[in-house]
Amino acid sequence: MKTVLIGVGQAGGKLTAALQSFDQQMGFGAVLGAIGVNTAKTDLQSLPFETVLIGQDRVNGHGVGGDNELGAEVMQADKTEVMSALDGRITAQTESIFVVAGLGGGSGSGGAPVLAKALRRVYDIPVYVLGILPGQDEGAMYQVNAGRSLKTVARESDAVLLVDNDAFRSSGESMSEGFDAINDAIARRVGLLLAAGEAVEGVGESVVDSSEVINTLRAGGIAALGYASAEASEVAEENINAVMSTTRRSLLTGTSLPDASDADSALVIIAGKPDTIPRKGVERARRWVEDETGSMQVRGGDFPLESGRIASLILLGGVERSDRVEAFMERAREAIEHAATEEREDPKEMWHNDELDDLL
Ligand SMILES: Nc1nc2c(ncn2[C@@H]2O[C@H](COP(=O)(O)OP(=O)(O)OP(=O)(O)O)[C@@H](O)[C@H]2O)c(=O)[nH]1
Repeated sequence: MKTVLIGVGQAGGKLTAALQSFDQQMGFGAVLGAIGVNTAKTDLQSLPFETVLIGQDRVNGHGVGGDNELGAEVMQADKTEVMSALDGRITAQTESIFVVAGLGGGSGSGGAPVLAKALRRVYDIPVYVLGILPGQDEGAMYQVNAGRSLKTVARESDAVLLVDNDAFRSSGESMSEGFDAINDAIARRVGLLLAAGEAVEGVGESVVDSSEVINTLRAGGIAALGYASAEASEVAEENINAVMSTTRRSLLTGTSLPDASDADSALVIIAGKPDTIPRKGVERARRWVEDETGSMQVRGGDFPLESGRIASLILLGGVERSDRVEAFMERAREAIEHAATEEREDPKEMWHNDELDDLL
């Protein structure tokens, strides 16, 4: 899926740089271009692409200090500059735009929903948000910011691909020590997803196409991405177990949003050397994902890749009913103070919850 990336805020910029670098290293060519946007001048200086400093009249290049309402306001005021920087980068080839942001801070959390809304008004291609949830031990402000931002980006974008910082954290490491490793892990997964529909070698009916990614995300709301890989044999028949076990790990322990296995739709992509991918294994894995997610809309396809390993990449659409998202929204509400005792019968109701204000 040929994509243009817009990193908003510090986390958004760094993750965008990691995504672009992975795509270049692998020679995929799925990332057509990238820009970085921030209210903090120093965070933009190290980024290897064009950047736009917003909110100079309000914060003078010093960041918004976690105030995501201010982040939303300055993006609203300066969005024309951001849209101008995109001019000429979004061409007839571009199939999607990803706004990349940490949802717990100020600039990315507030800016991403405003920018997604503006982009959707101008472009016909899908506008997705790659959003990062704060880890559990980050403070109340981060949880509240992320709760409000998530609720708003889910409405203002075509879908939110959600990543929980806790999902990729190594034990004994502080959140900030682990950021580079977390960004690399996310970049590998999202980079493979973007490249999957771009495969030109071995094109056949079993090869996954970008339109299947778009269709899996079509219902909107929240999406998650799972990944696992294993050594492969040169003989396809001997890889049936590898395909099944990587698929189980990908969904049960390898997702960007832990415990989000209840989904409305899914796409199971098996990556590896084309003649080592067992058809029987791929079909069995697809049916297993159908059972696990409870979804009748599970697509499947191959991603031909010169590698001695087999990988299973699973895109899940419509995971807002999952325990993980519900637990996060609960955490955000508790941080707002009085909603902890509330009993909800239908988890979908949280999207209509008035105690967690929309940002826009
Ligand atoms: N995965 C990942 N998360 C990050 C990174 N840097 C910060 N975060 C997370 O992102 C949130 C903070 O967002 P930032 O992007 O730092 O903040 P900002 O959008 O620049 O906003 P202000 O600093 O308030 O102007 C926190 O939840 C951090 O844990 C990073 O490089 N990678």
